Amino acid sequence: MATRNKSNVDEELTKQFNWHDYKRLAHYLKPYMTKIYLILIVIILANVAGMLGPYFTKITIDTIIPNKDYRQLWLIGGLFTASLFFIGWCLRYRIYHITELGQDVLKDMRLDIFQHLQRLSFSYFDNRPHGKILIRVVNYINTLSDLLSNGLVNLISDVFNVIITLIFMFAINARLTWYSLILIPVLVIMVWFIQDRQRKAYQILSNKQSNLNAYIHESISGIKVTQSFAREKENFRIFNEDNEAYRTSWMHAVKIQFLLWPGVQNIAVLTMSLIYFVGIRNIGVDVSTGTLIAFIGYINNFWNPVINIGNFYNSLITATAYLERIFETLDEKPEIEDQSQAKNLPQIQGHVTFDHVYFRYEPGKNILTDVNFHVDQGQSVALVGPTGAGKTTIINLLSRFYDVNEGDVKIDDHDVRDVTLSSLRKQMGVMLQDTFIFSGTIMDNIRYGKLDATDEEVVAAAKIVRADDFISELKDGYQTKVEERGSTLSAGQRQLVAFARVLLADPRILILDEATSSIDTKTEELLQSGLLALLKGRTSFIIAHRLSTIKNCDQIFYIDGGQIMEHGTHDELMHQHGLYYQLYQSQYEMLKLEPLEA
Ligand SMILES: Nc1ncnc2c1ncn2[C@@H]1O[C@H](COP(=O)(O)OP(=O)(O)OP(=O)(O)O)[C@@H](O)[C@H]1O
Repeated sequence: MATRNKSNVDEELTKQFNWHDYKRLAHYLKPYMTKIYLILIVIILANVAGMLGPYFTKITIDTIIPNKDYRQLWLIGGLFTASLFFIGWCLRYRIYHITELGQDVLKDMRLDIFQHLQRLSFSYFDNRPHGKILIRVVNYINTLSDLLSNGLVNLISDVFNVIITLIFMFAINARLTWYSLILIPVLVIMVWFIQDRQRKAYQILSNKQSNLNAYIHESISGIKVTQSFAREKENFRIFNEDNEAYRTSWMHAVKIQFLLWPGVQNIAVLTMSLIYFVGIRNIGVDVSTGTLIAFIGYINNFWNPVINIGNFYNSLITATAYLERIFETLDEKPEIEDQSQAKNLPQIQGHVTFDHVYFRYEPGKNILTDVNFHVDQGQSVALVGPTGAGKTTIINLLSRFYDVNEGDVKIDDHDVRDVTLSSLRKQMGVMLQDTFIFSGTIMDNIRYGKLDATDEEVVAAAKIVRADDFISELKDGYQTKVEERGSTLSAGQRQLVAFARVLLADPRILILDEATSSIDTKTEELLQSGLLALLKGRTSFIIAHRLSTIKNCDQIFYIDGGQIMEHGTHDELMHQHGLYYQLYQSQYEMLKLEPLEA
């Protein structure tokens, strides 16, 4: 199980610097190789055209002007102008297509990470704040944008630029060229010195960024609780701390990052001075005036891309901190996966068996201990018992959201671990405690579990569970837009929509966790008849704290401490005068009603 994390706790930095991450990043470029080759050709052509300028200057100074050859001068001027237009076109082509390439790669990465997240098990999401997951899909991937678009454009272009410039330089004067390269080792040592410090600084920065994001996410999700407890000041204080930590780590990271740029600049200036010095001393020996002027042009052509390559390397190191997190998420193995031999679960009838089931979320702490039961096809079962008893855990095992530690969970004699997850879950209708409404229309929300359902089928399902009454009264009826989490609907209305959603999917096994808790007595009465229609012919598991809603179930399990303490029908359990009886009595005492004799 993954390490638990909180918004104010830094994530662990487990990975060593790893070139393999770059290989994986390069792998994302593979589908776009044709585009890359075309861009490369354009870059080479532009670089060659760019080299012509200083060369034209050299010819003009050394030959054309002394010979007063004006025809040649016009020709050179024309060629120079044409080369500038050509370079302009190449630049536009390069920028557009490399930006597109970068965005294509980011889109692919986002798709991969989103698809992977959807496969990860509950335990992954149990163990980390959602804000920390969110930041990986959005922000961290975005940080690569510059690297993959501008960075990559410039890198490819700059490497060619350096090579082509060196060829021209060696062709003109080999001695001056060697002098131009004399300080390169200093540059390499400097990069070496900075890289690890910079990577660590950015890892810390990414952690602080992640903490901040998690806290913002948590604060927005819990804003109603915050305001109702008037806790804004305290939340502001916590946020301020995270914010300050983020700022400090940012400043530390850029301080290291900015060491490189001035360093490279200084080396470039020193080299330039050296060339002037050596060049001027050797004028007339093996250096002509034209050669020296052309050389100074080439030196700029040489150092500008070298500075850019240095900056690219700098961004690469920065991106490493983010890249590691992205690949870490992609490498996270879903704890619950289809086994290699998993078969599709055939159309089920709905028999359910728990055979000596033990389960724990964390090592050493059993949540379920030796749970055994059998439920026949079409039976309704209620799970009742004190809070934290293990009721939700039982139904989570049934849908294989977690795997049992010992024992078996079987549906129609198929062990849930031997069948594919999608074929299993498609035949189950689960309504969890937290009724989730997605942003969209009410129609979309009901259709969520059966995308090909017609409008008529949606309305029919809503009618059965009595959701149609309130939906029809809304201004836009089924087309009424609802926000994420259904904040514009009442809790009862949200549950009715979720009921319709489950009914429409027509599952063989139905799981309703606290499903009726938010519905008022009047709605509850309406719902009971709808619920009966919903349960008809399906095996159903209902977790309810209000016992009035489950009195008619075929079996009632009283769960406590992760074990089934009592089971039977309502009447049988009332006659036992045991735990269920006491719970039932206490509910009526609470309502100040006379206890009903079973
Ligand atoms: N994801 C989790 N990680 C660790 N422990 C968990 C997790 N979910 C639940 N638990 C623990 O497992 C125990 C059983 O929880 P469960 O949700 O099954 O209880 P329940 O009977 O459904 O309670 P309630 O009626 O309050 O919903 C509790 O002690 C709970 O703290």
